[in-house]
Amino acid sequence: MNNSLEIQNLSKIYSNGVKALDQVSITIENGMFGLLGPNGAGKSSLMRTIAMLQSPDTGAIFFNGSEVQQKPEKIRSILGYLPQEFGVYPGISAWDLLHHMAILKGIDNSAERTKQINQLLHQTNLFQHRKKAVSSFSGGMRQRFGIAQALLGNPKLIIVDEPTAGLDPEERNRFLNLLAEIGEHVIVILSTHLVDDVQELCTQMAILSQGKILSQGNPQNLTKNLNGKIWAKTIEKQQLPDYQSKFRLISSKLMAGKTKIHIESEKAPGTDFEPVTASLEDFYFSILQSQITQS
Ligand SMILES: Nc1ncnc2c1ncn2[C@@H]1O[C@H](COP(=O)(O)OP(=O)(O)OP(=O)(O)O)[C@@H](O)[C@H]1O
Repeated sequence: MNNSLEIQNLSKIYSNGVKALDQVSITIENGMFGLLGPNGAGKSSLMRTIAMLQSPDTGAIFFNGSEVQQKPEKIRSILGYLPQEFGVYPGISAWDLLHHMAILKGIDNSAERTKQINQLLHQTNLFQHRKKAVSSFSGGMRQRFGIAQALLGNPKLIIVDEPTAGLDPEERNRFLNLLAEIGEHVIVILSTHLVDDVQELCTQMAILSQGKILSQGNPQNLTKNLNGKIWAKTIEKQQLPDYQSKFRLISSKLMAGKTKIHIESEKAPGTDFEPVTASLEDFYFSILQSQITQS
């Protein structure tokens, strides 16, 4: 079944005056959806609002046509959530903790509970560690455990908030492959500040910054808009301010002691620039740059 999550005009101002969400509207269907944005953009605020852990000041969320605010228990029954911070893991075994969480999720039938837990432990490659305390797990194992608990009860909507932070490359790959497998039949929203996470996995995405959606669509299509407009050059670090003031500089990276810059321009900015194929990272930085210029 195709599921749809419709987010309409969500806004949230915290009591300290921070505007974390500003008229956010997105429609999300089955598959992997990447919510990309810098630290403090409002990603966790949006994830927590969709998970019904906090309410927006204005706006509405619909899941398969029903407004979720009206029926919070309905969204909870179809939701799997992996928060950014899980807090302190208790010193009990992975199996026992999943068992406890399955009961909280309302999986009352004990045979069904055992079947699901065993299946999830296999799927997340944790079955051989099921008797170990979750508090003794490595970062990658914890995140996989986090996905196992989020998948209890076969959710149709899965939210994972910055799941790859702190994982080594191998663990990150394993974790992202697991998400991609799951994302085929349900909605998975992956919130991240890493462009690579979105580029590798997501069919749809949105860029959030300062509480606003700056752009949304298919990553490849969005990137195409910049084709023929990205120019690279290697410079000395001290030349950076000069290039910054003369051109629309969208990124700079230190490479083997030199600085590689990317400039956005309709035409070659000079003979010593080489044209490069636009990447999602170029698009992301270009969009963030436009927001800074406008504000
Ligand atoms: N409970 C709160 N009370 C006050 N301000 C908050 C609260 N939660 C978040 N904020 C502020 O709202 C803004 C958005 O925060 P949020 O955590 O949603 O962003 P984020 O994109 O998830 O960032 P990060 O990746 O750094 O967690 C930030 O300026 C943050 O300091």
